[in-house]
Amino acid sequence: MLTFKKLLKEIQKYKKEFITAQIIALIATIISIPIPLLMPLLIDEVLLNKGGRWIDFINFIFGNCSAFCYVAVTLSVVIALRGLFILLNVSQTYFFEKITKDITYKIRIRVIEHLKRISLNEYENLKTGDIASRLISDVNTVEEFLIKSVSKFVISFLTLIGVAIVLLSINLKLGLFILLLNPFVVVLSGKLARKVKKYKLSQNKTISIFQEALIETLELFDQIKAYNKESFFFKRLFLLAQELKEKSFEFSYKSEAFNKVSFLMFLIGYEVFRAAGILAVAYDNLSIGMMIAVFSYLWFMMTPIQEIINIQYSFFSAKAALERINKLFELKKEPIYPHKKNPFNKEVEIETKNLYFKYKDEWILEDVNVKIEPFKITALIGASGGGKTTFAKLIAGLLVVDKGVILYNGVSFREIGLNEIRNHVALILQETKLFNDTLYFNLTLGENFTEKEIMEALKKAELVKVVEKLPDGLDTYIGKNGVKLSGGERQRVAIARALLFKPKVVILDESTSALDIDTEDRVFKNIEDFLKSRTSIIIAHRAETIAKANEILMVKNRKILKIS
Ligand SMILES: Nc1ncnc2c1ncn2[C@@H]1O[C@H](COP(=O)(O)OP(=O)(O)OP(=O)(O)O)[C@@H](O)[C@H]1O
Repeated sequence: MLTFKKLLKEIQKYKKEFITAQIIALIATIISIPIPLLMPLLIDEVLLNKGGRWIDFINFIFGNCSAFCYVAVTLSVVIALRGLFILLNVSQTYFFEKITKDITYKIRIRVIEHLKRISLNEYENLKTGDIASRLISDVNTVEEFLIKSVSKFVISFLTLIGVAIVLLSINLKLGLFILLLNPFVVVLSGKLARKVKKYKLSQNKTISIFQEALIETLELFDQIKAYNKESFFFKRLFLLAQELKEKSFEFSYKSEAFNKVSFLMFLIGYEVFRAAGILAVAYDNLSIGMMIAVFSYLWFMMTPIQEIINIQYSFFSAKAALERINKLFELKKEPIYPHKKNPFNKEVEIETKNLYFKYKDEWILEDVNVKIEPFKITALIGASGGGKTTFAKLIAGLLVVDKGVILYNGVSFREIGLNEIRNHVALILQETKLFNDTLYFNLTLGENFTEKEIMEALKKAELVKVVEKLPDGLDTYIGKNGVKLSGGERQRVAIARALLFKPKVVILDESTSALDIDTEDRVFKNIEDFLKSRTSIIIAHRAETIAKANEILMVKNRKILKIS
Protein backbone atom coordinates (compact mmCIF):
# COMPACT_ATOMS: atom_id res chain seq x y z
CA MET A 1 0.00 0.00 0.00
CA LEU A 2 1.20 3.51 -0.79
CA THR A 3 1.08 6.07 1.99
CA PHE A 4 2.41 9.58 2.36
CA LYS A 5 4.85 8.20 4.92
CA LYS A 6 6.23 5.80 2.34
CA LEU A 7 6.50 8.57 -0.23
CA LEU A 8 8.46 10.62 2.27
CA LYS A 9 10.80 7.69 2.85
CA GLU A 10 11.20 7.43 -0.91
CA ILE A 11 12.17 11.10 -1.11
CA GLN A 12 14.78 10.51 1.60
CA LYS A 13 16.54 8.12 -0.76
CA TYR A 14 17.47 11.10 -2.94
CA LYS A 15 19.38 12.81 -0.13
CA LYS A 16 22.12 14.28 -2.35
CA GLU A 17 19.79 15.79 -4.95
CA PHE A 18 17.35 16.85 -2.27
CA ILE A 19 19.95 18.67 -0.18
CA THR A 20 21.49 20.33 -3.27
CA ALA A 21 18.05 21.53 -4.32
CA GLN A 22 17.28 22.81 -0.82
CA ILE A 23 20.58 24.74 -0.68
CA ILE A 24 19.80 26.30 -4.06
CA ALA A 25 16.30 27.13 -2.76
CA LEU A 26 17.81 28.75 0.32
CA ILE A 27 20.21 30.90 -1.75
CA ALA A 28 17.36 31.84 -4.10
CA THR A 29 15.24 32.91 -1.14
CA ILE A 30 18.03 34.99 0.40
CA ILE A 31 18.53 36.71 -2.94
CA SER A 32 14.85 37.44 -3.41
CA ILE A 33 14.11 38.88 0.05
CA PRO A 34 15.81 42.31 -0.36
CA ILE A 35 14.35 42.89 -3.85
CA PRO A 36 11.10 44.67 -2.72
CA LEU A 37 13.13 46.80 -0.28
CA LEU A 38 15.68 48.38 -2.63
CA MET A 39 13.55 50.77 -4.73
CA PRO A 40 11.50 52.08 -1.75
CA LEU A 41 14.83 52.81 0.00
CA LEU A 42 15.48 55.42 -2.69
CA ILE A 43 12.25 57.25 -1.75
CA ASP A 44 13.54 57.96 1.74
CA GLU A 45 17.23 58.22 1.01
CA VAL A 46 17.13 60.13 -2.32
CA LEU A 47 13.70 61.76 -2.87
CA LEU A 48 13.15 62.79 0.76
CA ASN A 49 16.86 63.60 1.11
CA LYS A 50 17.21 61.59 4.32
CA GLY A 51 20.37 59.84 3.21
CA GLY A 52 21.13 56.33 4.46
CA ARG A 53 23.18 53.17 4.26
CA TRP A 54 22.15 52.16 0.74
CA ILE A 55 23.26 55.39 -0.96
CA ASP A 56 26.34 55.50 1.27
CA PHE A 57 27.18 52.07 -0.09
CA ILE A 58 26.65 53.23 -3.70
CA ASN A 59 28.82 56.32 -3.08
CA PHE A 60 31.49 54.08 -1.58
CA ILE A 61 31.62 51.92 -4.70
CA PHE A 62 31.10 54.50 -7.46
CA GLY A 63 32.23 57.76 -5.81
CA ASN A 64 29.75 60.62 -5.28
CA CYS A 65 26.64 59.82 -7.33
CA SER A 66 23.68 61.80 -8.74
CA ALA A 67 20.01 60.80 -8.24
CA PHE A 68 20.07 59.28 -11.74
CA CYS A 69 23.11 57.21 -10.80
CA TYR A 70 21.43 55.95 -7.55
CA VAL A 71 18.33 54.89 -9.51
CA ALA A 72 20.36 53.30 -12.34
CA VAL A 73 22.57 51.34 -9.92
CA THR A 74 19.58 50.22 -7.81
CA LEU A 75 17.65 49.21 -10.94
CA SER A 76 20.62 47.20 -12.22
CA VAL A 77 20.99 45.46 -8.86
CA VAL A 78 17.26 44.62 -8.74
CA ILE A 79 17.29 43.27 -12.30
CA ALA A 80 20.44 41.24 -11.60
CA LEU A 81 18.95 39.80 -8.39
CA ARG A 82 15.68 38.92 -10.13
CA GLY A 83 17.60 37.25 -12.98
CA LEU A 84 19.74 35.27 -10.56
CA PHE A 85 16.64 34.29 -8.58
CA ILE A 86 14.98 32.87 -11.71
CA LEU A 87 18.17 31.02 -12.68
CA LEU A 88 18.43 29.40 -9.25
CA ASN A 89 14.74 28.59 -9.32
CA VAL A 90 15.10 26.79 -12.64
CA SER A 91 18.04 24.75 -11.37
CA GLN A 92 16.22 23.76 -8.17
CA THR A 93 13.20 22.76 -10.32
CA TYR A 94 15.55 20.51 -12.31
CA PHE A 95 16.53 18.56 -9.19
CA PHE A 96 13.04 18.43 -7.72
CA GLU A 97 11.47 17.31 -11.00
CA LYS A 98 14.12 14.62 -11.30
CA ILE A 99 13.24 13.29 -7.84
CA THR A 100 9.46 13.42 -8.27
CA LYS A 101 9.46 11.99 -11.80
CA ASP A 102 11.61 9.14 -10.53
CA ILE A 103 9.23 8.47 -7.64
CA THR A 104 6.12 8.50 -9.83
CA TYR A 105 7.90 6.21 -12.28
CA LYS A 106 8.50 3.83 -9.37
CA ILE A 107 4.84 4.03 -8.35
CA ARG A 108 3.81 3.07 -11.89
CA ILE A 109 6.33 0.22 -11.98
CA ARG A 110 5.08 -1.06 -8.60
CA VAL A 111 1.48 -1.07 -9.83
CA ILE A 112 2.47 -2.77 -13.09
CA GLU A 113 4.55 -5.34 -11.15
CA HIS A 114 1.51 -6.04 -8.99
CA LEU A 115 -0.75 -6.37 -12.02
CA LYS A 116 1.74 -8.82 -13.54
CA ARG A 117 1.27 -11.08 -10.55
CA ILE A 118 -2.48 -10.91 -10.01
CA SER A 119 -4.43 -14.10 -10.34
CA LEU A 120 -6.20 -14.88 -13.61
CA ASN A 121 -9.44 -14.96 -11.66
CA GLU A 122 -8.99 -11.29 -10.63
CA TYR A 123 -7.79 -10.36 -14.11
CA GLU A 124 -11.01 -11.61 -15.69
CA ASN A 125 -13.00 -9.11 -13.62
CA LEU A 126 -10.72 -6.15 -14.32
CA LYS A 127 -11.75 -3.03 -16.15
CA THR A 128 -8.86 -1.91 -18.31
CA GLY A 129 -10.04 1.70 -18.63
CA ASP A 130 -10.26 2.02 -14.88
CA ILE A 131 -6.72 0.76 -14.45
CA ALA A 132 -5.47 3.06 -17.21
CA SER A 133 -7.00 6.09 -15.52
CA ARG A 134 -5.52 5.14 -12.14
CA LEU A 135 -2.11 4.65 -13.67
CA ILE A 136 -2.25 7.88 -15.61
CA SER A 137 -4.35 10.60 -13.99
CA ASP A 138 -4.16 9.43 -10.37
CA VAL A 139 -0.40 8.98 -10.47
CA ASN A 140 -0.15 12.43 -12.07
CA THR A 141 -2.17 13.91 -9.21
CA VAL A 142 0.20 12.37 -6.68
CA GLU A 143 3.14 13.67 -8.69
CA GLU A 144 1.70 17.17 -8.73
CA PHE A 145 1.42 17.07 -4.97
CA LEU A 146 4.97 15.81 -4.57
CA ILE A 147 6.34 18.62 -6.73
CA LYS A 148 4.34 21.20 -4.84
CA SER A 149 5.20 19.87 -1.44
CA VAL A 150 8.89 19.07 -1.86
CA SER A 151 9.91 22.01 -4.00
CA LYS A 152 7.44 24.82 -3.48
CA PHE A 153 6.77 24.32 0.21
CA VAL A 154 10.38 24.82 1.27
CA ILE A 155 10.92 27.92 -0.82
CA SER A 156 7.55 29.39 0.19
CA PHE A 157 8.20 28.72 3.84
CA LEU A 158 11.70 30.21 3.71
CA THR A 159 10.43 33.28 1.85
CA LEU A 160 7.78 33.84 4.51
CA ILE A 161 10.39 33.59 7.28
CA GLY A 162 12.66 36.06 5.45
CA VAL A 163 9.80 38.49 4.85
CA ALA A 164 8.80 38.17 8.51
CA ILE A 165 12.29 39.17 9.64
CA VAL A 166 12.34 42.17 7.27
CA LEU A 167 8.81 43.30 8.24
CA LEU A 168 9.59 43.06 11.96
CA SER A 169 12.77 45.07 11.53
CA ILE A 170 10.96 47.75 9.50
CA ASN A 171 8.25 48.25 12.13
CA LEU A 172 7.71 45.85 15.02
CA LYS A 173 4.01 46.62 15.66
CA LEU A 174 3.00 46.62 11.99
CA GLY A 175 5.09 43.52 11.33
CA LEU A 176 3.49 41.62 14.24
CA PHE A 177 0.01 42.69 13.14
CA ILE A 178 0.58 41.38 9.61
CA LEU A 179 2.31 38.18 10.69
CA LEU A 180 -0.24 37.25 13.36
CA LEU A 181 -3.24 37.78 11.11
CA ASN A 182 -1.88 35.97 8.09
CA PRO A 183 -2.06 32.41 9.53
CA PHE A 184 -5.83 32.86 9.97
CA VAL A 185 -6.15 33.47 6.25
CA VAL A 186 -4.24 30.26 5.56
CA VAL A 187 -6.25 28.17 8.07
CA LEU A 188 -9.59 29.51 6.82
CA SER A 189 -8.77 28.71 3.22
CA GLY A 190 -7.49 25.27 4.26
CA LYS A 191 -11.00 24.42 5.43
CA LEU A 192 -12.28 25.14 1.93
CA ALA A 193 -9.58 22.94 0.45
CA ARG A 194 -11.06 19.83 2.02
CA LYS A 195 -14.26 20.32 0.05
CA VAL A 196 -12.40 19.88 -3.25
CA LYS A 197 -11.59 16.23 -2.52
CA LYS A 198 -15.18 15.11 -3.07
CA TYR A 199 -15.36 16.70 -6.51
CA LYS A 200 -11.98 15.39 -7.56
CA LEU A 201 -13.03 11.85 -6.60
CA SER A 202 -16.23 12.01 -8.57
CA GLN A 203 -14.44 13.51 -11.58
CA ASN A 204 -11.85 10.70 -11.57
CA LYS A 205 -14.56 8.07 -11.26
CA THR A 206 -16.37 9.49 -14.27
CA ILE A 207 -13.12 9.59 -16.27
CA SER A 208 -12.55 5.91 -15.64
CA ILE A 209 -16.14 4.91 -16.52
CA PHE A 210 -15.90 6.93 -19.75
CA GLN A 211 -12.51 5.43 -20.58
CA GLU A 212 -13.79 1.90 -19.91
CA ALA A 213 -16.84 2.39 -22.16
CA LEU A 214 -14.72 3.96 -24.89
CA ILE A 215 -12.21 1.09 -24.91
CA GLU A 216 -14.98 -1.53 -24.89
CA THR A 217 -16.85 0.18 -27.73
CA LEU A 218 -13.70 0.39 -29.85
CA GLU A 219 -12.65 -3.17 -29.05
CA LEU A 220 -16.05 -4.62 -29.93
CA PHE A 221 -16.60 -2.26 -32.86
CA ASP A 222 -17.10 -5.11 -35.34
CA GLN A 223 -19.73 -6.75 -33.09
CA ILE A 224 -21.50 -3.43 -32.63
CA LYS A 225 -21.60 -2.87 -36.40
CA ALA A 226 -22.70 -6.44 -37.06
CA TYR A 227 -25.70 -6.04 -34.76
CA ASN A 228 -26.43 -2.50 -35.97
CA LYS A 229 -26.03 -1.22 -32.43
CA GLU A 230 -23.93 1.86 -33.19
CA SER A 231 -26.62 4.23 -31.99
CA PHE A 232 -27.03 2.40 -28.66
CA PHE A 233 -23.33 2.14 -27.83
CA PHE A 234 -22.34 5.56 -29.14
CA LYS A 235 -25.30 7.15 -27.36
CA ARG A 236 -23.91 5.62 -24.17
CA LEU A 237 -20.56 7.21 -24.96
CA PHE A 238 -22.19 10.59 -25.66
CA LEU A 239 -24.02 10.40 -22.33
CA LEU A 240 -20.85 9.48 -20.48
CA ALA A 241 -18.96 12.27 -22.24
CA GLN A 242 -21.66 14.65 -21.11
CA GLU A 243 -21.44 13.38 -17.54
CA LEU A 244 -17.68 13.78 -17.68
CA LYS A 245 -18.15 17.34 -18.92
CA GLU A 246 -20.50 18.08 -16.02
CA LYS A 247 -18.29 16.50 -13.35
CA SER A 248 -15.13 18.15 -14.71
CA PHE A 249 -16.98 21.44 -14.87
CA GLU A 250 -18.15 21.00 -11.29
CA PHE A 251 -14.65 20.15 -10.09
CA SER A 252 -12.84 22.87 -12.04
CA TYR A 253 -15.42 25.53 -11.29
CA LYS A 254 -15.75 24.71 -7.60
CA SER A 255 -12.04 24.26 -6.96
CA GLU A 256 -11.47 27.54 -8.82
CA ALA A 257 -14.23 29.14 -6.72
CA PHE A 258 -12.72 27.90 -3.46
CA ASN A 259 -9.31 29.08 -4.67
CA LYS A 260 -10.71 32.49 -5.49
CA VAL A 261 -12.51 32.80 -2.14
CA SER A 262 -9.30 32.06 -0.29
CA PHE A 263 -7.55 34.60 -2.52
CA LEU A 264 -10.27 37.10 -1.63
CA MET A 265 -9.41 36.53 2.01
CA PHE A 266 -5.83 37.37 1.18
CA LEU A 267 -6.90 40.52 -0.67
CA ILE A 268 -9.05 41.66 2.26
CA GLY A 269 -6.07 41.11 4.52
CA TYR A 270 -3.89 43.01 2.03
CA GLU A 271 -6.13 46.07 2.13
CA VAL A 272 -6.36 45.93 5.94
CA PHE A 273 -2.55 45.75 6.16
CA ARG A 274 -2.16 48.66 3.73
CA ALA A 275 -4.48 50.73 5.87
CA ALA A 276 -2.43 49.75 8.92
CA GLY A 277 0.72 50.86 7.04
CA ILE A 278 -0.72 54.32 6.41
CA LEU A 279 -1.74 54.54 10.07
CA ALA A 280 1.80 53.57 11.07
CA VAL A 281 3.11 56.54 9.01
CA ALA A 282 0.49 58.86 10.54
CA TYR A 283 0.82 57.78 14.19
CA ASP A 284 4.13 55.94 14.41
CA ASN A 285 7.52 56.77 12.98
CA LEU A 286 7.25 54.69 9.80
CA SER A 287 8.75 56.50 6.79
CA ILE A 288 6.92 56.78 3.46
CA GLY A 289 9.63 54.78 1.72
CA MET A 290 9.31 51.95 4.27
CA MET A 291 5.51 52.06 3.97
CA ILE A 292 5.84 51.45 0.24
CA ALA A 293 8.36 48.67 1.00
CA VAL A 294 5.74 47.07 3.29
CA PHE A 295 3.18 47.32 0.46
CA SER A 296 5.65 45.58 -1.84
CA TYR A 297 6.27 42.86 0.74
CA LEU A 298 2.53 42.28 1.13
CA TRP A 299 2.37 41.58 -2.58
CA PHE A 300 5.58 39.61 -2.43
CA MET A 301 4.09 37.38 0.27
CA MET A 302 1.13 36.52 -1.94
CA THR A 303 2.93 33.85 -4.01
CA PRO A 304 4.31 31.83 -1.07
CA ILE A 305 0.99 32.05 0.79
CA GLN A 306 -0.91 30.94 -2.31
CA GLU A 307 1.60 28.11 -2.81
CA ILE A 308 1.06 26.92 0.75
CA ILE A 309 -2.72 27.07 0.29
CA ASN A 310 -2.36 25.15 -3.00
CA ILE A 311 -0.34 22.47 -1.26
CA GLN A 312 -3.35 21.87 0.97
CA TYR A 313 -5.67 21.57 -2.07
CA SER A 314 -3.22 19.35 -3.79
CA PHE A 315 -2.81 17.21 -0.64
CA PHE A 316 -6.52 16.36 -0.55
CA SER A 317 -6.58 15.52 -4.26
CA ALA A 318 -3.44 13.39 -3.85
CA LYS A 319 -4.97 11.60 -0.86
CA ALA A 320 -8.00 10.64 -2.96
CA ALA A 321 -5.72 9.56 -5.81
CA LEU A 322 -3.58 7.43 -3.48
CA GLU A 323 -6.71 5.69 -2.18
CA ARG A 324 -7.66 4.81 -5.75
CA ILE A 325 -4.16 3.59 -6.61
CA ASN A 326 -4.14 1.49 -3.43
CA LYS A 327 -7.31 -0.27 -4.59
CA LEU A 328 -5.13 -1.82 -7.29
CA PHE A 329 -2.82 -3.24 -4.65
CA GLU A 330 -5.84 -4.91 -3.08
CA LEU A 331 -6.27 -7.10 -6.17
CA LYS A 332 -5.49 -10.64 -5.16
CA LYS A 333 -2.08 -11.89 -6.21
CA GLU A 334 -1.45 -15.34 -7.49
CA PRO A 335 0.14 -17.48 -4.78
CA ILE A 336 3.85 -18.03 -5.23
CA TYR A 337 5.05 -21.61 -5.02
CA PRO A 338 8.82 -21.86 -5.27
CA HIS A 339 10.16 -24.24 -7.88
CA LYS A 340 11.55 -27.16 -5.89
CA LYS A 341 11.00 -30.19 -8.10
CA ASN A 342 10.79 -30.75 -11.84
CA PRO A 343 8.57 -33.68 -12.83
CA PHE A 344 8.55 -32.62 -16.50
CA ASN A 345 11.79 -34.32 -17.52
CA LYS A 346 9.76 -37.30 -18.76
CA GLU A 347 6.22 -37.84 -20.01
CA VAL A 348 3.67 -36.71 -17.46
CA GLU A 349 0.89 -38.46 -15.61
CA ILE A 350 -1.55 -36.02 -14.11
CA GLU A 351 -3.60 -36.90 -11.08
CA THR A 352 -6.04 -34.81 -9.08
CA LYS A 353 -6.88 -35.68 -5.49
CA ASN A 354 -9.95 -34.23 -3.73
CA LEU A 355 -9.82 -31.21 -6.02
CA TYR A 356 -12.26 -28.39 -5.20
CA PHE A 357 -12.59 -25.07 -7.03
CA LYS A 358 -14.94 -22.09 -6.87
CA TYR A 359 -14.84 -18.66 -8.57
CA LYS A 360 -16.80 -16.78 -5.95
CA ASP A 361 -19.15 -18.62 -3.61
CA GLU A 362 -20.39 -21.38 -5.84
CA TRP A 363 -18.36 -24.56 -6.21
CA ILE A 364 -17.62 -25.34 -9.86
CA LEU A 365 -15.69 -28.55 -9.19
CA GLU A 366 -16.04 -30.72 -6.08
CA ASP A 367 -13.96 -33.63 -4.91
CA VAL A 368 -12.51 -34.40 -8.33
CA ASN A 369 -10.27 -37.48 -8.37
CA VAL A 370 -8.99 -38.36 -11.83
CA LYS A 371 -5.88 -39.69 -13.50
CA ILE A 372 -4.80 -38.57 -16.96
CA GLU A 373 -2.15 -40.76 -18.49
CA PRO A 374 0.53 -39.91 -21.06
CA PHE A 375 0.75 -41.48 -24.55
CA LYS A 376 -3.00 -41.25 -24.85
CA ILE A 377 -5.57 -38.72 -25.97
CA THR A 378 -8.09 -38.06 -23.21
CA ALA A 379 -11.35 -36.35 -24.10
CA LEU A 380 -13.13 -34.21 -21.54
CA ILE A 381 -16.79 -33.81 -22.26
CA GLY A 382 -19.87 -32.52 -20.50
CA ALA A 383 -22.58 -29.92 -20.58
CA SER A 384 -21.77 -26.33 -21.41
CA GLY A 385 -20.85 -24.40 -18.28
CA GLY A 386 -20.01 -27.64 -16.44
CA GLY A 387 -16.43 -26.62 -15.66
CA LYS A 388 -14.32 -28.17 -18.44
CA THR A 389 -12.37 -24.99 -19.24
CA THR A 390 -12.00 -24.33 -15.54
CA PHE A 391 -10.48 -27.79 -15.08
CA ALA A 392 -8.15 -27.17 -18.04
CA LYS A 393 -7.01 -23.86 -16.53
CA LEU A 394 -6.33 -25.58 -13.21
CA ILE A 395 -4.20 -28.22 -14.96
CA ALA A 396 -2.38 -25.49 -16.91
CA GLY A 397 -1.51 -23.61 -13.70
CA LEU A 398 -3.63 -20.62 -14.67
CA LEU A 399 -6.00 -21.08 -11.74
CA VAL A 400 -5.26 -22.51 -8.31
CA VAL A 401 -7.36 -25.12 -6.52
CA ASP A 402 -9.22 -24.10 -3.36
CA LYS A 403 -8.77 -27.52 -1.82
CA GLY A 404 -7.01 -30.72 -2.80
CA VAL A 405 -4.03 -31.17 -5.05
CA ILE A 406 -2.96 -31.67 -8.65
CA LEU A 407 -0.01 -34.02 -9.03
CA TYR A 408 2.29 -34.13 -12.05
CA ASN A 409 4.15 -37.46 -11.97
CA GLY A 410 3.27 -37.58 -8.29
CA VAL A 411 4.65 -34.09 -7.51
CA SER A 412 2.24 -31.50 -6.17
CA PHE A 413 1.87 -28.23 -8.07
CA ARG A 414 2.88 -26.52 -4.81
CA GLU A 415 6.37 -28.01 -5.17
CA ILE A 416 6.67 -27.26 -8.87
CA GLY A 417 5.58 -23.63 -9.10
CA LEU A 418 2.92 -22.23 -11.41
CA ASN A 419 5.38 -20.65 -13.86
CA GLU A 420 7.15 -23.95 -14.33
CA ILE A 421 3.81 -25.72 -14.94
CA ARG A 422 2.89 -23.13 -17.57
CA ASN A 423 6.23 -23.73 -19.27
CA HIS A 424 5.28 -27.36 -19.85
CA VAL A 425 1.50 -27.29 -20.25
CA ALA A 426 0.01 -25.65 -23.35
CA LEU A 427 -3.65 -24.72 -23.18
CA ILE A 428 -5.14 -23.82 -26.54
CA LEU A 429 -8.51 -22.15 -26.15
CA GLN A 430 -11.37 -21.90 -28.60
CA GLU A 431 -11.00 -18.13 -28.81
CA THR A 432 -7.44 -17.71 -29.95
CA LYS A 433 -6.17 -14.30 -28.96
CA LEU A 434 -3.33 -13.18 -31.19
CA PHE A 435 -0.96 -10.22 -30.97
CA ASN A 436 -1.15 -7.28 -33.35
CA ASP A 437 2.17 -8.31 -34.88
CA THR A 438 3.52 -10.54 -37.64
CA LEU A 439 2.38 -14.12 -38.11
CA TYR A 440 6.00 -15.13 -37.43
CA PHE A 441 5.96 -13.42 -34.03
CA ASN A 442 2.61 -14.99 -33.18
CA LEU A 443 4.04 -18.42 -33.92
CA THR A 444 7.36 -18.02 -32.13
CA LEU A 445 6.54 -15.41 -29.44
CA GLY A 446 10.09 -14.13 -29.86
CA GLU A 447 11.79 -17.53 -29.34
CA ASN A 448 14.26 -18.96 -31.88
CA PHE A 449 13.18 -21.86 -34.05
CA THR A 450 14.78 -23.22 -37.21
CA GLU A 451 13.13 -22.71 -40.58
CA LYS A 452 12.63 -26.48 -40.77
CA GLU A 453 10.80 -26.56 -37.44
CA ILE A 454 8.54 -23.70 -38.49
CA MET A 455 7.76 -25.28 -41.88
CA GLU A 456 6.93 -28.57 -40.19
CA ALA A 457 4.59 -26.90 -37.70
CA LEU A 458 2.88 -24.98 -40.51
CA LYS A 459 2.45 -28.16 -42.52
CA LYS A 460 0.96 -30.10 -39.60
CA ALA A 461 -1.41 -27.27 -38.72
CA GLU A 462 -2.51 -27.05 -42.39
CA LEU A 463 -1.27 -23.47 -42.61
CA VAL A 464 1.12 -23.64 -45.58
CA LYS A 465 -1.48 -22.48 -48.12
CA VAL A 466 -2.68 -19.77 -45.74
CA VAL A 467 0.86 -18.37 -45.41
CA GLU A 468 1.37 -18.50 -49.19
CA LYS A 469 -1.72 -16.38 -49.70
CA LEU A 470 -0.59 -13.67 -47.25
CA PRO A 471 1.07 -10.65 -48.96
CA ASP A 472 4.28 -10.87 -46.93
CA GLY A 473 4.07 -14.53 -45.95
CA LEU A 474 5.13 -15.09 -42.34
CA ASP A 475 6.10 -11.41 -42.07
CA THR A 476 2.53 -10.25 -42.63
CA TYR A 477 1.05 -8.19 -39.85
CA ILE A 478 -2.17 -9.94 -38.88
CA GLY A 479 -3.98 -6.99 -37.27
CA LYS A 480 -5.61 -6.44 -33.92
CA ASN A 481 -6.49 -9.83 -32.36
CA GLY A 482 -5.41 -11.39 -35.68
CA VAL A 483 -8.43 -10.02 -37.58
CA LYS A 484 -6.75 -10.58 -40.93
CA LEU A 485 -7.04 -14.34 -40.32
CA SER A 486 -10.23 -16.35 -40.15
CA GLY A 487 -11.34 -17.95 -36.86
CA GLY A 488 -10.22 -21.39 -38.08
CA GLU A 489 -6.86 -19.98 -39.25
CA ARG A 490 -6.30 -18.38 -35.88
CA GLN A 491 -7.02 -21.70 -34.17
CA ARG A 492 -4.48 -23.39 -36.43
CA VAL A 493 -1.87 -20.71 -35.61
CA ALA A 494 -2.34 -21.61 -31.93
CA ILE A 495 -1.91 -25.31 -32.73
CA ALA A 496 1.24 -24.59 -34.79
CA ARG A 497 2.62 -22.60 -31.87
CA ALA A 498 2.02 -25.55 -29.52
CA LEU A 499 3.77 -27.86 -32.01
CA LEU A 500 6.80 -25.55 -32.02
CA PHE A 501 7.02 -25.23 -28.24
CA LYS A 502 6.69 -29.01 -27.71
CA PRO A 503 5.01 -28.91 -24.30
CA LYS A 504 4.79 -32.05 -22.19
CA VAL A 505 1.04 -31.59 -21.80
CA VAL A 506 -1.33 -30.25 -24.47
CA ILE A 507 -4.92 -29.27 -23.81
CA LEU A 508 -7.03 -28.49 -26.86
CA ASP A 509 -10.12 -26.71 -25.52
CA GLU A 510 -12.52 -26.62 -28.44
CA SER A 511 -9.51 -25.47 -30.37
CA THR A 512 -10.55 -27.01 -33.67
CA SER A 513 -14.21 -26.03 -33.35
CA ALA A 514 -13.98 -23.46 -36.13
CA LEU A 515 -12.54 -25.95 -38.64
CA ASP A 516 -14.65 -27.85 -41.13
CA ILE A 517 -14.73 -31.60 -40.48
CA ASP A 518 -12.28 -32.36 -43.33
CA THR A 519 -9.66 -29.84 -42.20
CA GLU A 520 -10.09 -30.91 -38.58
CA ASP A 521 -9.56 -34.53 -39.66
CA ARG A 522 -6.41 -33.67 -41.57
CA VAL A 523 -5.02 -31.59 -38.69
CA PHE A 524 -5.72 -34.39 -36.20
CA LYS A 525 -4.07 -36.95 -38.48
CA ASN A 526 -1.03 -34.66 -38.84
CA ILE A 527 -0.68 -34.13 -35.11
CA GLU A 528 -1.71 -37.57 -33.90
CA ASP A 529 1.90 -38.65 -33.27
CA PHE A 530 2.56 -35.37 -31.49
CA LEU A 531 -0.51 -35.84 -29.26
CA LYS A 532 0.21 -39.49 -28.54
CA SER A 533 3.80 -38.86 -27.59
CA ARG A 534 2.81 -36.74 -24.58
CA THR A 535 -0.20 -36.11 -22.31
CA SER A 536 -3.05 -34.77 -24.41
CA ILE A 537 -6.48 -33.64 -23.38
CA ILE A 538 -9.14 -32.55 -25.84
CA ILE A 539 -12.25 -30.75 -24.74
CA ALA A 540 -14.95 -31.01 -27.35
CA HIS A 541 -18.66 -31.21 -28.04
CA ARG A 542 -18.47 -32.66 -31.58
CA ALA A 543 -18.81 -36.47 -31.69
CA GLU A 544 -16.23 -36.63 -34.53
CA THR A 545 -13.66 -34.91 -32.34
CA ILE A 546 -14.43 -37.00 -29.25
CA ALA A 547 -14.07 -40.16 -31.37
CA LYS A 548 -10.36 -39.37 -31.80
CA ALA A 549 -9.73 -39.91 -28.07
CA ASN A 550 -8.56 -43.09 -26.32
CA GLU A 551 -10.19 -42.24 -23.00
CA ILE A 552 -13.23 -40.19 -22.11
CA LEU A 553 -13.81 -38.19 -18.94
CA MET A 554 -17.11 -36.47 -18.28
CA VAL A 555 -17.85 -33.44 -16.14
CA LYS A 556 -21.17 -33.92 -14.38
CA ASN A 557 -22.63 -32.32 -11.27
CA ARG A 558 -19.29 -30.73 -10.37
CA LYS A 559 -17.53 -34.11 -10.49
CA ILE A 560 -15.43 -35.70 -13.23
CA LEU A 561 -16.16 -39.33 -14.07
CA LYS A 562 -14.32 -41.74 -16.27
CA ILE A 563 -16.63 -43.08 -19.01
CA SER A 564 -14.31 -45.25 -21.07
N1 LIG B 1 -13.91 -15.88 -14.32
C1 LIG B 1 -15.04 -16.40 -13.89
N2 LIG B 1 -15.68 -15.83 -12.85
C2 LIG B 1 -16.84 -16.34 -12.39
N3 LIG B 1 -17.43 -17.44 -12.91
C3 LIG B 1 -16.85 -18.04 -13.96
C4 LIG B 1 -15.63 -17.55 -14.51
N4 LIG B 1 -15.28 -18.33 -15.55
C5 LIG B 1 -16.23 -19.28 -15.65
N5 LIG B 1 -17.17 -19.11 -14.71
C6 LIG B 1 -18.34 -19.96 -14.46
O1 LIG B 1 -17.88 -21.25 -14.17
C7 LIG B 1 -18.71 -22.24 -14.76
C8 LIG B 1 -17.85 -23.20 -15.57
O2 LIG B 1 -17.32 -22.52 -16.70
P1 LIG B 1 -16.39 -23.25 -17.74
O3 LIG B 1 -15.99 -22.25 -18.76
O4 LIG B 1 -15.33 -23.97 -17.03
O5 LIG B 1 -17.40 -24.30 -18.37
P2 LIG B 1 -17.22 -25.24 -19.66
O6 LIG B 1 -17.64 -26.60 -19.25
O7 LIG B 1 -15.86 -25.09 -20.21
O8 LIG B 1 -18.27 -24.58 -20.65
P3 LIG B 1 -18.31 -24.58 -22.26
O9 LIG B 1 -18.49 -25.99 -22.70
O10 LIG B 1 -19.51 -23.76 -22.56
O11 LIG B 1 -17.03 -23.97 -22.72
C9 LIG B 1 -19.74 -21.48 -15.57
O12 LIG B 1 -20.93 -21.44 -14.82
C10 LIG B 1 -19.16 -20.10 -15.71
O13 LIG B 1 -20.19 -19.15 -15.74
